[in-house]
Parts: sequence; C-alpha cells; structure tokens
Amino acid sequence: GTLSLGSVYAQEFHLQPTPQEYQAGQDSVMVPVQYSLQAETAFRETPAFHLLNTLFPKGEGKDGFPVYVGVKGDKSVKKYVRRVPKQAEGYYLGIEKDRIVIVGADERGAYYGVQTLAQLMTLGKLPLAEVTDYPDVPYRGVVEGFYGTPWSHEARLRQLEFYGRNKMNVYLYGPKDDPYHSTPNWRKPYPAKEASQLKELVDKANENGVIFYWAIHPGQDIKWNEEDRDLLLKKFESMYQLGVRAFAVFFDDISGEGTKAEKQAELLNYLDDHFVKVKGDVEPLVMCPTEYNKSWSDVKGGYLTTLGDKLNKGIQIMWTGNRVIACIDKESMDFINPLLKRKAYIWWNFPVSDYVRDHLLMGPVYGNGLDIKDDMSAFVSNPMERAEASKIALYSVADYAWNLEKYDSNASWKRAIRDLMPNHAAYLETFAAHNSDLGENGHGFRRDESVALQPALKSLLAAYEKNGEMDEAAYKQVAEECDKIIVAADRLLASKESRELIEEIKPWLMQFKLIGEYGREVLKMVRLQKQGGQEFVAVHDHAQALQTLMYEVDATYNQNPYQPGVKSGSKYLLPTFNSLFETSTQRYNKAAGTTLDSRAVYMPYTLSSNVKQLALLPMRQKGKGGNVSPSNEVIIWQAGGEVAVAMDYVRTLESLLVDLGTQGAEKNFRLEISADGVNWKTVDLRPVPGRTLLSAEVSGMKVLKIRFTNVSGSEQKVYFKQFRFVEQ
Ligand SMILES: CCCCCN1[C@H](CO)[C@@H](O)[C@@H](O)[C@@H]1CC(=O)NC
Repeated sequence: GTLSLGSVYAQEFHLQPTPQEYQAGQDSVMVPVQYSLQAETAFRETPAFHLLNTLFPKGEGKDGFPVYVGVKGDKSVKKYVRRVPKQAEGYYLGIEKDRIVIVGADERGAYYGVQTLAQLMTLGKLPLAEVTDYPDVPYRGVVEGFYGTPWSHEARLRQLEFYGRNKMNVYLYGPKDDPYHSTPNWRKPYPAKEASQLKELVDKANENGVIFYWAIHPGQDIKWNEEDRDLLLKKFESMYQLGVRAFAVFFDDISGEGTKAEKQAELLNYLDDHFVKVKGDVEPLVMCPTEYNKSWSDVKGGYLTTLGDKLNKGIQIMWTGNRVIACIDKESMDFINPLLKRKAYIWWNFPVSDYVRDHLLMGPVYGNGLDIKDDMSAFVSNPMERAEASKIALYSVADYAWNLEKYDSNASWKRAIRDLMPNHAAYLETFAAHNSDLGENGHGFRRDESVALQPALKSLLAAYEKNGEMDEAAYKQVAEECDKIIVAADRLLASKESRELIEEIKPWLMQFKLIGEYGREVLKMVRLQKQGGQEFVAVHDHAQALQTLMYEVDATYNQNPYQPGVKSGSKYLLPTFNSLFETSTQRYNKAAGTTLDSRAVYMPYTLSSNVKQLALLPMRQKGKGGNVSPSNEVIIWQAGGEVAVAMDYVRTLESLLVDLGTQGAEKNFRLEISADGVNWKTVDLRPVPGRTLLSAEVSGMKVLKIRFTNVSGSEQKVYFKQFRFVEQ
C-alpha cells in the first residue's frame, strides 16, 4: 500500500548533492526487502549493480520489487530514455508504486542514480518521486596535494567511499611529501608494499565511481632530455600496470630548469601522443602549471599563453585562482580561460591548512561564485592533512560543484556535520563553529568564525570595556555558549562514533574545552569585579591556571617546524575572553590596590617588513624565544628589503638562526642587532656546514630590535624557511 511521508522527513530530508530536479509526492511505498533486476547482463559487472545489490535486505530474487536499471541505449530501459538528461553522468530516477527505474546517461550516471536511491531508502519509506539530475561541473573531487603527513592508506579508502556517496568523481593522488611522487624518487617504481596499496586504492576508486589520477611532481630536478622523458614514461607504465588509468603532471612550487613552459608542453604532448592516445583507455592528462595563480603569473612573459597555445587541446590545466589561496569567481575565470584556450581545471586550496597547521578549518565552504558552472572543467579541493576533519568542507565542495545555483553554504555545512557524526551533530556543530578561521597567515586568506555568537561577544565586550556596563542578554548568551562548549568537548572526546575523526582532532577538543572553562571563569571575574567581591582573586587565579593549561596544550601537541601547536576559537572567542580577563583584573587591581597579573596571552615580539611576501607572516612565541612563521613559497626579496623584529623591552639573546634555503645567503644579507632601536651592530652569520642554515653569534647580546637586510644590491629569490631566536 502507499503511506504518506511525515512532514518531519520533508523538512529534514535533503538529497546530497542537491539534485537539479526532485519531485516527491506525499505518497510513498514501503522499502522493498527484495528486488528483481530488469537490466542487461553487462550491468552486473558495474559498480552501480554492486551498490544496488547492497540496498535490499533480501538481495535479488525473481519475485522481488522490479528495478529497471541501465544506461541510455539499453533495451531494458528503452521506455524511459527520453527522461534521461543529456549531460554526462546524468540520470533519471523514478519511484513508482510497482517499480523503480534508474537510467543513466552513462555508467557513472546510473551509479549516481543508485546512490540517490540509497539516500531515499534511509527514509524508511520510498516516496513516489522523480529525480532528473546531472552535475554542473564535469570533474569534481579532491587533490591530495598538501605538504605534511600524507593521508594513511585506511584514510584514503574511507575517502573514496565518501566521494562515491557524494558524487565526486575525481581523486588526484599527489601528496607533496611522498618521495615517489616527487623528487628524489619520481623516477623509481614504488616498493612492493606501497605498490599494492596503490592498487587497492585504484580498485576502491573504481568501485565508487571515482577516477583515480596518479600525479607525478618531477619539476624540481627533471632534465629536459630523452632519458628523463623515458623514465617518466616508464613510471607511468608501472602505475598503469597497477591499474591506474588517469595521470597528472604537477609543475607547481618549483624553481629552475623545470619551470620552462615550452619544455613542459613538449613533455605533456609527448606523453599524450605516446602514452594516453596509444593506451586508448586512459583519461585526458591533467597538468599543474608553475604559474598556477594570477598573482604569480607574468602574462607578458608568455608562460601561460605558451601552454595555452602549445598544449594538446585535450590536456587539462589546473588553476588556483587570483592567488595561491583564493575563492573562485567569474572575474578569475574570465582572466585565465582565454589565456589557456580552454576551461581551467580549478584546484581550490581549501580546506588545506599546511600553512596554518595549528588551526582546523571546519567552517562552511563559501565565497566561490555561483555563476561559473560553465567556466571550469573541474573543481577539486586540496584538503587538510587531517582526512576525516576535511570531510565537512569536502561534503560542501561536492554539493557546490554538482549544483552551483542551488548551493547554500550554511545549509550544506549543517548537513555535512550531520552526515559526519549523525549521533553527535549538535556537539560537532558547536565545535566546528568556533574552529574555522585560519588566523594570521602569509596568504592573507581568512574565514569567518563564531558567527552566531559574534554579536553577543562584541556587545558584551564593548559595554564592559567602554564604561563597565553589563549587557545582561549578551552575558547570558555567552555564558550558555561556554556551557555548550564544555559539554560538546566532553561528548566528542568520549564519542564512540567516528573514532578516527576524534583521534585527529583530540588536541583541539582538549583546547576547546579549556576555552569553555576559561570563558566561564572570566565571566565570573567580570561579575565579581563589578561587585568588588574578594572572591575575585580565587576566580582570577583559576582563570590563570586555565591559561597555563591552554599554553601547555599549545606547546605539547601538533609540534611541527611550521605552525606548531593547537589554536581554537582564535578569531573572536578566546580574544574576547582574554580582553575581559585583562580589563577586569586591571580594574580590580585599581580598586583593591592589588597587583594581580593581568596578562592573558603574551606576545612580546612584533614583526615588520617591506618585503611584500614577508609583511604578513605571523610572529610566534615558543618557550623562551620566538620565530617568524616560515613561508614555503619563493620570496622575491628586493634590494635593500628588510625584515625586522622588535621586542617589547630589552632582552638578552642566546642564539639566532636564519635559513633562506640557499647556499651563500650570508654574502647577500646582513644581520644587525640594536639594544636601543637607534644604534646598530652588524653580527656575523656563519653557515652551518652542508646546510643552508646560518647561525649568528648573539649569545649575551642585549636586544631591543633585530634587522635582516638584502645588501647584495640586487633582487634575491630565496625561501624563508626559518628565522628563529632564543633568549637567555
Ligand atoms: C609554495 C606556495 C604555497 C603552496 C601552495 N599550495 C598549497 C597551500 O600551501 C600547498 O598545499 C601546495 O601543495 C599548493 C601548491 C598549489 O597550490 N598548487 C596548485
């Protein structure tokens, strides 16, 4: 019989990604326990069949509920062929009283139709519905292209299932720190273990309708000769033997010979003509250019137009937008497509966090144009090294790239969270809401954070700071949020669900709980300061104890050479609590004549620079010293350009290290120390044998300011790998 769907389903339920067209009546049929397959025999070899066969408790049987499934041209579904969209990977799904019909424009379309059926079956009843659907962007998915610890094999297997469910059809394997993907071993075949794991990934990808691209990153040391060309071809052949049927060549983040456009184009065309076209069953090549974003491109130099003119038409060219880290809009596409003479293959550098490793990017995916579906051939996301945590953003990337016009970033974000942890969605949402911004970073890319609580935080702080007023409504809202934070952190830390996710984000959950407790104490301090009660002192000391615990977490976990530590709620939540802590303590001291320590978080060092790419780099304090957060891009350091660090008051140095990633930098740069900010003393920089590291003899020196200048008289292209000092 037919049952009517309760309205609760109608509101909550949402197909993912958002379909182009979905009509469901109020009527529905019970979910059949068994199905009978009406399809061509060949269908049984496809991923669509294997997925379909898992959906019915009693599997397939001749008396089961009829399921007509196939692709355009199949006899079994001839009757429905007019309903099928013309777009690649499109499908028609019809649920009728006495049958289910799924017709794909192609095999992957049929697979997606089954994925949509699978989602509808979670309703417990099947609505009498029609879905006419197809993707806006041809290639949608993920490029594992970040610096840092590559994803584990298990994490990748889970990712591929996730991509299948979310109708993502591309996974590009290109972890920068895999030595067989990049220099030095790109010429060598994988060792047995890695090879068998890659084969397993390819099989898993095929099962989930995902094209597995294996990328090579040869540019840093490739020689433009037949030997290297043939070694690269041999490597592709060895990957082909493992089942790889899609290949990419990345020339990003390199310098030297490998950056030449003509040579890159020649190599790619050779691979296209002598490998891809010869094999016949390999996807079109994808390449990542050296000039992969507008801010790095020199149009007059002709790099991009050379690629656009010379690269065989079928070869895809990647692009990250106006900057390394940037949202993609119409203006960005109108700039690049004419130069490439094809639709750019977007590599979106979000939620990648390898330049802000102490932050998690758990917020909504927003800021990309909703009017560019016809301007790009692909939209793939470069994720965080934390695979499970990346799924919040990836879920929405899938939603966006499938149906741009209907994309709603906030609604998608909430669904992403519910999809990731159905039994802890509210807690994960509380956590994600306050762990979304990147903090200061060299790329200047920021995200919103604590959006719902921002107004209360701002008005609570403004009222109190300006004239000691108490905005009771804001106070109440912030106090309630602190309670929610504490509960959310505990529930997530104790969660049995999504254990792999919890293990990835555990340090941030610990930090998050401390922030909730700290906020609770700071709110008490504000209340007590206004009442003038003695209890202020005990609460102040508890808040300081929590500050110490927060520092401990930050100094203990996720230690890496780039952005060590564990930042949470860093944009508004923690800064507001710190301001309230400082102000209430200063006011209490004034009224009570006490000298309670009012410093919340301490940053004694200030960076300044007239070198564009260094000016925004954050200063970090670590223990008894500080460092400038390194940048992993090539720095264009103009003649006379300088970077300086100012202390809050005169301090005594123990050591100072500089690493520009190039030999002989000590000849082109000068280090100076000043104890008063007026008189400067040049300090010797000694190269550490065999390394590009320079050590300065500063032990015992009084310092108010440090200055480091390019005195070579000409522009220098260097890396900014380290600038670190330790105090005595
Ligand atoms: C050296 C320039 C910064 C690196 C640029 N991005 C990412 C962000 O950090 C990083 O993951 C790296 O793989 C990637 C390179 C890139 O964007 N290629 C198209």
